[in-house]
Amino acid sequence: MLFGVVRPHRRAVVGGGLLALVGGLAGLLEPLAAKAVVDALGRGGSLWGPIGVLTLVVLGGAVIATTGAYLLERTAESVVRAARERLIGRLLRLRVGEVDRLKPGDLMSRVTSDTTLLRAVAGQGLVDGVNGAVVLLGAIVLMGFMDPVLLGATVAVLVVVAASMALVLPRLARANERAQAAVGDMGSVLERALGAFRTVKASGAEARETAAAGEAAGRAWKHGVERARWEAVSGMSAWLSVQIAFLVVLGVGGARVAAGDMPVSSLIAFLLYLFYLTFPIAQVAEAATAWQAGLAAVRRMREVEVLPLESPEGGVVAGAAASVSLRDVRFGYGDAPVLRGVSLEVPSGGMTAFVGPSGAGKSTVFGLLERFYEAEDGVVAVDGVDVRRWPLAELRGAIGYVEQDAPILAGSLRDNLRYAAPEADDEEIMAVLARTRLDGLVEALPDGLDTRVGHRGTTLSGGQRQRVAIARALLRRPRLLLLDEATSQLDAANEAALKEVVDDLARTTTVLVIAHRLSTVTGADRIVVLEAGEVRAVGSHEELLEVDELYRDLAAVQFAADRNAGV
Ligand SMILES: Nc1ncnc2c1ncn2[C@@H]1O[C@H](COP(=O)(O)OP(=O)(O)OP(=O)(O)O)[C@@H](O)[C@H]1O
Repeated sequence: MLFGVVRPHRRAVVGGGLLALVGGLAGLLEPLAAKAVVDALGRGGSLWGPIGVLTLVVLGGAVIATTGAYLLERTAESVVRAARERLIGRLLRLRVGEVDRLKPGDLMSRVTSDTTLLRAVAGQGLVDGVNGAVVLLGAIVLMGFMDPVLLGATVAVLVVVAASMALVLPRLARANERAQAAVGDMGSVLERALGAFRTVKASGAEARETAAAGEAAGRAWKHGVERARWEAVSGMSAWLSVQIAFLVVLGVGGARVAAGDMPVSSLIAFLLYLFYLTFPIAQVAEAATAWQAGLAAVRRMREVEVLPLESPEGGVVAGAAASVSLRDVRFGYGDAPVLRGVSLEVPSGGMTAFVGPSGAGKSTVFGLLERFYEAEDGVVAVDGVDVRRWPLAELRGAIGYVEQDAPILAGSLRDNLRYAAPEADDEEIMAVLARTRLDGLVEALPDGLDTRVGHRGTTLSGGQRQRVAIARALLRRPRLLLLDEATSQLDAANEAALKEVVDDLARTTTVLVIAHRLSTVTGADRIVVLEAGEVRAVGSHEELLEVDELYRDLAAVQFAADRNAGV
């Protein structure tokens, strides 16, 4: 998995690694060049040559080593970027159902925080690990030539230490993974609290949310400390291994020298080699711990990468009003059924209203039409074609969808209106604004269409937000318009105006409206009464008043409420 992340950059890694190596070797030449300068001084000969060589070696070595280090760090950044881009590319293509399940704050931390751990894996970490391992092996081979018995003693010590490292490393990986998971939890808590900022304040929940985020930060700390502990153990065992090997070699070698089995010079050389091993062993141990962190990150990123994606095929195709049909559609978000065999025919054009008690499944029908979710059984068809057969982008391109919460994205009002139709010009925008009775608002705003609307549409009222959402959907020239509770937040005058707009639209487009306020849909071509995931009745307002008891009740409650409110 880890090498898969680095593989596309292997050339830069090898190139950077070689440069770093050459730079290091140049360091070995420096004493020789310095010696040449001193010799030349002693001989009284010309100094230009040796000083030139020394300068070349020092400067050349520095430049080469620096270039190598830069290349490696650059590669590490590229690895991080590639991982981020891959994750970002997937995030917005995830299915709605998957994102329902996951926590956005945690998903974000995987893109922003986990990916940074890859930096240590790629680039310098990788090269240090490989270089350290090569030097280690080379030194061991040379030591073998010098004295196989002492090498045996050394290797025995190293094997014990390697075994203890093998025990430590998985724990290190686990601590890393838990620390990262805690960072993800912290993101989730903060995302939740910032997403409902006013509710948090109105509920006096600042201290509780702060404590919850603090608790996650505490867990991140705890696992971070655990990681530090295992890192200390792994560093210490690397250091200890050399010390123990040193003592063992001194003991065994001393005895062999005393017995006359080996010359003292060999023992000294062997000990020097052993000393020389300290650095590569530390390098390998450090690289191994960095890889554990990288591995934890890759695992968490992988969890996102294996989630199923939507395919973005198709484009917006203009056309006439669409027809809709549902045949015995069954669906549930979890085990509990939400739609229990809904059948419905909506011809092209006209207005169809959905009414029924809260939780009856009205919004769910819209979710299936947009293919945010797929029916478990039965067929949802637009223009007579099963939505599963439609190229997804084409299907969604044909539909204008106004959500219940009508979200506004931070940016200018113009950007918000053009969100679903980026190519719309100001003339089209103004025409749609006039239809949704927003033209007066835009004129009153200091910067007109360029006015910035904040995060979640602050600076706009609830009713304005909803009309902006409707205008946004209309700019797309939908063949099928889905309005979810679109009129619930409008005042009486605006509601009447919007009713006109919707009636007007229904002449050229198929309009489906979910309405709690029956007054807005009494003129609908057909009203579908949904109850507990089933279609109870379909008909006009007058027909339903006569035949359907639930509808009669809904109407009675609604109109009584309106009378009391003086509407
Ligand atoms: N994303 C979701 N995940 C899980 N359950 C959901 C989800 N959305 C809705 N439900 C459940 O499905 C059922 C139907 O919800 P739906 O939103 O379709 O009802 P509705 O008729 O539109 O209600 P309302 O009029 O209150 O908006 C409810 O019981 C709800 O709890």
